[in-house]
Amino acid sequence: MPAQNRSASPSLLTQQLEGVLERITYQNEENGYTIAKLIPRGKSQEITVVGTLTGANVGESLRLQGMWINHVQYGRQFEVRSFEVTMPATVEGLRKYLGSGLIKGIGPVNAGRIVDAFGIETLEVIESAPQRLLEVAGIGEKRVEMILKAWEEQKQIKEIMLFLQSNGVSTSLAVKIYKQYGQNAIQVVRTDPYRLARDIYGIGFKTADKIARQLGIAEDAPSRIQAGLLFALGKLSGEGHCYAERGQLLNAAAGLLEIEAALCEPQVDLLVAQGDLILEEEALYLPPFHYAEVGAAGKLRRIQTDARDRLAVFKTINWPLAFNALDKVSSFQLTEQQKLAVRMALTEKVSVLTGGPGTGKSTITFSIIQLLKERYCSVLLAAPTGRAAKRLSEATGLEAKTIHRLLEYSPTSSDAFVRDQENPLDADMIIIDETSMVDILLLNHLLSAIETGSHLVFVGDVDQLPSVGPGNVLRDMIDCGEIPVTRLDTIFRQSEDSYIIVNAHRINQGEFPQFSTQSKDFFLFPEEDAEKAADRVVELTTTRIKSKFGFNPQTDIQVLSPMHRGDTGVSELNRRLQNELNPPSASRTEYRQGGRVFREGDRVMQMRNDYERKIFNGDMGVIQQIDLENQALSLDFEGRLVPCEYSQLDELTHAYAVSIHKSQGSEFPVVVIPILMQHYMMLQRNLLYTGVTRARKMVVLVGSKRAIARAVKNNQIARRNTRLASRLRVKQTR
Ligand SMILES: Nc1ncnc2c1ncn2[C@@H]1O[C@H](COP(=O)(O)OP(=O)(O)OP(=O)(O)O)[C@@H](O)[C@H]1O
Repeated sequence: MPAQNRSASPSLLTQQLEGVLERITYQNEENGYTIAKLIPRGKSQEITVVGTLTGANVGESLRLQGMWINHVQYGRQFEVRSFEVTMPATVEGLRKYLGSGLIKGIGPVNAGRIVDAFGIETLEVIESAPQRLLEVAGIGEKRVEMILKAWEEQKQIKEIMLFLQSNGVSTSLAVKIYKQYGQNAIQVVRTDPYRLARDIYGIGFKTADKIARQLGIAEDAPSRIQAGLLFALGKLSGEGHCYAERGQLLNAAAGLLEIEAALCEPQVDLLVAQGDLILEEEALYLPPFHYAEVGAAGKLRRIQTDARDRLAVFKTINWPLAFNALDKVSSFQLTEQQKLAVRMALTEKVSVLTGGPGTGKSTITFSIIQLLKERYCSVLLAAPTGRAAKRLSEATGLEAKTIHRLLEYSPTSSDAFVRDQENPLDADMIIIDETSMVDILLLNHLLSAIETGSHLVFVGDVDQLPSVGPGNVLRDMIDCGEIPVTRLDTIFRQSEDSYIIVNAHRINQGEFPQFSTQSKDFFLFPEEDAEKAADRVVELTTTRIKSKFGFNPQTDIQVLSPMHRGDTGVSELNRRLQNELNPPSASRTEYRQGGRVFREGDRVMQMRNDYERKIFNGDMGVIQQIDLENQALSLDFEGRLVPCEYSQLDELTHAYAVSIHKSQGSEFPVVVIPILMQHYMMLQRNLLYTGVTRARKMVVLVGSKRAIARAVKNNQIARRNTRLASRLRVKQTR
């Protein structure tokens, strides 16, 4: 509830109120703003309390400082200024407290039994004589162990919350802080609060900075400025840059720190002297990206120039004969351009194959593999994502892995990538698909594991959005002019009544897509107004496409939005689509965290790579089960069940609608895309192109022709700071 909605007539005196927290009606995860019900001591009627109540749990006794106000709509309520927690002091309070799901292993039933057995002494028993819990029916050794562990954790987390109170650290972030640093958490935060922003997903610089300031770190303290500079550069890397120009970084850091850029200048030099930043001709790099860029360029050149060639046999073969043999087993002949691409891959140590949908990339890959097989040469196939690897495998009939799996990535071992220069991949050729999604770090790891005699083929569509991570690897390899490239431009997959591929190519060439009444797979629903467009997207997705074409809204139709905010943004559409497609139901357990409700049956997407659970940024799944007692969810990722704790929920988002950026590398039978002038900043050709090419069977655009025209015309691809291309041009790489 936004503060401005409250019309208060505060009494001038701060008052004190004590009572038991009955229920949390709403809690904003980010700032802790809470609306809750409390029973004041000695009373039996609930009252409403509002304000920051981070860390307070249902059943606890609270001592609140604040004032009574009269809300125009909700009436009399107590507005909290500050609060203290005391442990529950009544049997009823204890029952609520323990039964609220606070302690893993104790649900409402067990809570009732425990409190029945020990009454007001309950917490004392858990704390000092936990073995007595065995006296309670239904509680065995295992559960006692679990309860004790959770109790201990809970105490630690509470301490962290108290320490960080009023810094906007929510319970789930406190849990993360505890998980990251264990018992030393408070010590770590006190020594270097900025570590929080570096180490913990979900804590940004602003939060860490607020904590630091409260701990007494001055506005112009070198440690603060240095942290700000490193964070600002990290943020630029998050936008795809490998480095920042000095001025660009100074401005970004000064904005973040709200100080003069001149104050940051000396700290840049210090960071360079300390080795925390690398300066190269006015470009400032975070060391891993510099290392990766220099490393990748050097390795690519070495592979190209090394005299060893595991496929030397192809230097002398009779190509017309080889292609004739290929034609015999195929229903069509390769074009001259396609033949050249096949030859290039087999005779050049490193080559690139790029083209839009249906131009023959898979066909060429398949032909290359055929020729390799005939000569008993070995080949390995990989792609950056699981989905892309699966598609590559289907297209070629051979096993294809994710690049991480190919390199035997294991996050727990000291060498994260088992495959490297000491232990390279043993193959005559390595083919990488969907290269546009490979970032500079992954490219460098991959190249480390390539023997100089092997051939490397990078396949992809350079007009797709570039990788999420830093770099513009495929474009740089093409632009440098040093690596042989085939650009496929003839479309083959084009049936009479299919407009998807034709229109994808039109968009890519800057032409307005065709909307024909003949079309059965490419539609526009004109709508200028955002609210109406949102209504239309919801209607199409939940009922209309199903009733007209039989596609299943739960599994076949994906809404892709250019934006996160607004009526047609990802967040709002997710909320509405969840309500329609998976509404509240007694048979489906749900769990509310902050403003979001996770419900069994929900479609979700993982937002960051988790190598332990083997789920990756962009992977989609379904919430199979929510276990309130054990505070865990079970997620179904394409048939594989993956556990998810409450504290990991901030890595998960609903996926009824996802951003076009996040949809990279995935395909869906039907995509529905809102596209409006409100999305002005995002109206870029490669964004629309990427969205449209995600569809296998149908594209439905909802929006204005003007917005489509603007996207199609806008080919100003946001520039990324990378030097891979220029390094590849220099014979002796730095
Ligand atoms: N020279 C050709 N003559 C006739 N048909 C062809 C030729 N080359 C490819 N095709 C056909 O065109 C279709 C598209 O080719 P392919 O799947 O290889 O393209 P692609 O670039 O991999 O597409 P996408 O990226 O969308 O998967 C296939 O059905 C293929 O059999």
